[in-house]
Amino acid sequence: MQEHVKIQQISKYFGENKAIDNINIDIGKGEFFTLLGPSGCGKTTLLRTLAGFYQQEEGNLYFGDQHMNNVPAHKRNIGMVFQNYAIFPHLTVFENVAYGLKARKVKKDEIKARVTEALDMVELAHLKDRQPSQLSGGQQQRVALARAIVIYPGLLLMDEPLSNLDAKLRIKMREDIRSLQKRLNITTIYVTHDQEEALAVSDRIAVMSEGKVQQIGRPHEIYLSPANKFVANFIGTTNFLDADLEVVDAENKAIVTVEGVTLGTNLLENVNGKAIYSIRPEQLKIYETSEARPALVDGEIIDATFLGESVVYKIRFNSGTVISAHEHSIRYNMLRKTGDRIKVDLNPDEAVIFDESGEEVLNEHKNTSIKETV
Ligand SMILES: Nc1ncnc2c1ncn2[C@@H]1O[C@H](COP(=O)(O)OP(=O)(O)OP(=O)(O)O)[C@@H](O)[C@H]1O
Repeated sequence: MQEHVKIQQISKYFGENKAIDNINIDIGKGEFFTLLGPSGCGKTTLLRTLAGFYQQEEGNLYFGDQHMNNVPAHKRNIGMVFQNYAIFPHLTVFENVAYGLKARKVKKDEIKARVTEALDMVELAHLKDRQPSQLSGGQQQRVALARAIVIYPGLLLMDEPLSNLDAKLRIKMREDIRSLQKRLNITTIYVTHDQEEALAVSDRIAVMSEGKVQQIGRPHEIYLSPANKFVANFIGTTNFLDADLEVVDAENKAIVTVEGVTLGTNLLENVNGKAIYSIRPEQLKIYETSEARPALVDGEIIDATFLGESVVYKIRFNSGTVISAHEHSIRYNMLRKTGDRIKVDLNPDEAVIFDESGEEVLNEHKNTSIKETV
């Protein structure tokens, strides 16, 4: 049975320090939900509060209709996987996975069947008699995963489960975790500080900073339509350019002036004055100086880094501003080099505009079609 998790206005203090601050999240049954943010933002504290290891000072937690505030950790029916595996070194793989079932007084025959089933799911059945010291890091993490799912938890909590694995294995394991989660349709809350991992595995992501949720959305929404400057900067890379906004009609149609060119845009609200124009390196388009289309910005390539699939350019505009732009390296004769003069299209259709305090002011209409088709 998978849970619908309702986190309502939860705050948790350590002394004076408010580690999580008024968190509201609704997580659907069977959803893969990720808490993403930099070190110290409160991800682990929130996860441990959900598990019942910490008691929040404010707010309510519900699993389905059940109020969980006073339910102790061992009665929450949660499976947990941690960064450091936390498997018992003196027990075999089979015994490690069987542990939670024995504690629940499940009958011997059923234990055998369920442990075998769980080990099959994580592709470890052939290693069931090994000791943990005879396993690789990835295999140990599979044992931890089998141990978490064997109890048929209503909720699976994972705290940086891939951090101790090397880069290639991390990608394989995250794919395996995602497909297992889908197969079992188990509500999962996953903690990571790795934005690529979060984008790859999640149905939805909550981006956190300083104990607060900055934005909740599906991976492409967070990437393409960040709610504020923090999110734009934390997820992927982006260029922030100083801009000026001038609203020109009652529908909040505005012109934005950036690097000396004026571009049209639609604003959510009537905001005039200083703004921040955020555009990702791959959203910029580079042209030869002979290109005649309007609203291009003149610049010079000051650095070119060839990465195989793409080339990363550093471009200095005539104003002195330096930006980063990516181009696919499809054709040999398209590669640009340091010192080349070029023109750049700032691509207002893809840009996000923030007011001076860093909140998004752009009308989100541009992403509507994406939300419906992805
Ligand atoms: N047991 C504790 N006692 C006191 N302060 C704590 C405790 N645990 C966490 N904190 C503080 O609460 C804040 C949030 O910490 P938390 O571990 O939840 O962050 P995190 O986002 O999981 O970071 P990381 O990715 O580094 O694990 C930090 O300021 C941290 O110092």
